[in-house]
Amino acid sequence: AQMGADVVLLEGHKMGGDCLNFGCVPSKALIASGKAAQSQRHASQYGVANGSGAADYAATKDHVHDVIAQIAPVDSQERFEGFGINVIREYGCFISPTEVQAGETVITARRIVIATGSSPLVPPIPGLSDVPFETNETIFDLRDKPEHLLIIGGGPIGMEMAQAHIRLGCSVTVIEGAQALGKDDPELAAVVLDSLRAEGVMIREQTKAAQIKGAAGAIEVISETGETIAGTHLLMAVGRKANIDNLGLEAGKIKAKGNGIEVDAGMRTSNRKVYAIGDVAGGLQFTHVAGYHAGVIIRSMLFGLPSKAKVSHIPWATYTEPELAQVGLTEAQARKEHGTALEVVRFDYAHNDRAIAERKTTGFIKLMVHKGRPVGASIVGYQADELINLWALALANRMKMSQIAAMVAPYPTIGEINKRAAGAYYSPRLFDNPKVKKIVGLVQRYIP
Ligand SMILES: Cc1cc2nc3c(=O)[nH]c(=O)nc-3n(C[C@H](O)[C@H](O)[C@H](O)COP(=O)(O)OP(=O)(O)OC[C@H]3O[C@@H](n4cnc5c(N)ncnc54)[C@H](O)[C@@H]3O)c2cc1C
Ligand SMILES: NC(=O)c1ccc[n+]([C@@H]2O[C@H](COP(=O)([O-])OP(=O)(O)OC[C@H]3O[C@@H](n4cnc5c(N)ncnc54)[C@H](O)[C@@H]3O)[C@@H](O)[C@H]2O)c1
Repeated sequence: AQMGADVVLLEGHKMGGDCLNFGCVPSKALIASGKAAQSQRHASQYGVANGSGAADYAATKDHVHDVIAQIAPVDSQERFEGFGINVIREYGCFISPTEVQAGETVITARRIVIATGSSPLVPPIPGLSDVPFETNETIFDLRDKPEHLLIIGGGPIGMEMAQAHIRLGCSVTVIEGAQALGKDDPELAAVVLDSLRAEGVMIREQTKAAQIKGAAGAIEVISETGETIAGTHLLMAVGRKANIDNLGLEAGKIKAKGNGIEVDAGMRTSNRKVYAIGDVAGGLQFTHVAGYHAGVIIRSMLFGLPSKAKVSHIPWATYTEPELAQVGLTEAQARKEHGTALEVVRFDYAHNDRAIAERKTTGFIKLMVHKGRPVGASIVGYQADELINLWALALANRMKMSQIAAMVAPYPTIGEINKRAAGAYYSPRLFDNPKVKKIVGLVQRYIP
């Protein structure tokens, strides 16, 4: 709209979508409550008396909703109408390849974008439909503190919510069918899982939930091997389902595929006039990916320029403490792709002076380097989510390690970890190299 296109925006539920209302924003706000409680309990390491860290669970939810309210104006109907967009608060449904019905209105458009997102996946586990359970759509409204929260699913939702809840005074058990945080490098994921276990979260891996029994306040999850795990509340966090039901995909001549809508590299569907972006496109499901997709299709929709979405430079982070972040290839992926030509360099937080001062020395960075360029970065530790930004820049622009090493970072910052990791790539080349020693020897002898 700001570039002069005529735009109609349909929203059937809340403006701002999942991220603002049921996802990123409330989860990060609740994590902040957990952090505040935890830092009280561990203040004595800084010479400050420990506090109880007692949390008022209902008040943490007030905080969550206040944070949502502060951000909401950015995504509001009024703001978008201010850009000249016709905002219709209805669900849309294709009635032909070029027409969408929203309530009483039928809209004909040259280009249509499907950005309907995803919903919590509720698998057909026997008994689940007979017990009360939470999802990301309800947990942020729950005001009575769960005494013992069972979480099925050890992905980012499960682990972020597990740590927030244990810090707010709940008992927490995570039931994970395979490996927790299984999309990340297992060596780094293990650091997060160890920290969560040390805080008291019970994490049961290789434990698939096969049956659920009980009633409000007394829930039992029975594993495939017949083991019973009991708690008072249940949170389902086993992945997402693309929002494609009731979209009239058939009438729109749009093909679905796997968990989403089939798209080509330019995010176009089988109907060339229609694009699908964000979670509904079934790829990486992050807000920054949805935003990136939007940029990709604006180029082709408004300017008619060729445009392709890539994934190799997309970072992600899990906001546990310590945080876990990734961009590009993991070590296992990079070894598969580059074999013996791959170099892996590491640097530990324990050698960063700021991390020592803040008592946040758990963690490390691992860089995957091929022919002098980073092809992947994995970081676990304090502010890993912030540190990954530099590597996201490096990968997006195919930068060389020498360009990172040329950067001067202020001392003492956590960010020096990035520079030191780049330095670790050059150290053996400089310090263990007989040629370098010979040249320095000659220069020392002959230069006055
Ligand atoms: C608990 C949780 C925490 C998360 N944390 C993070 C995080 O920290 N960082 C991160 O990057 N990602 C995070 N995510 C993922 C992130 O929320 C999603 O990737 C992101 O919201 C996807 O954006 P989207 O625009 O594709 O869809 P959505 O944000 O889901 O928006 C889709 C919108 O379309 C509307 N809609 C659906 N069908 C129709 C229809 N037929 N007509 C009209 N409107 C319709 C919906 O009501 C919704 O408002 C988290 C997700 C969850 C659940
Ligand atoms: N920090 C972030 O950016 C962030 C935070 C939360 C969510 N998200 C997004 O939301 C998506 C969904 O998150 P999620 O954690 O729900 O999904 P996920 O797919 O990442 O993890 C779900 C986990 O549930 C397990 N599981 C499935 N069925 C099971 C069963 N019957 N018993 C036990 N375990 C079972 C799976 O093995 C998997 O590890 C993420 O992939 C991510 O894209 C991002």
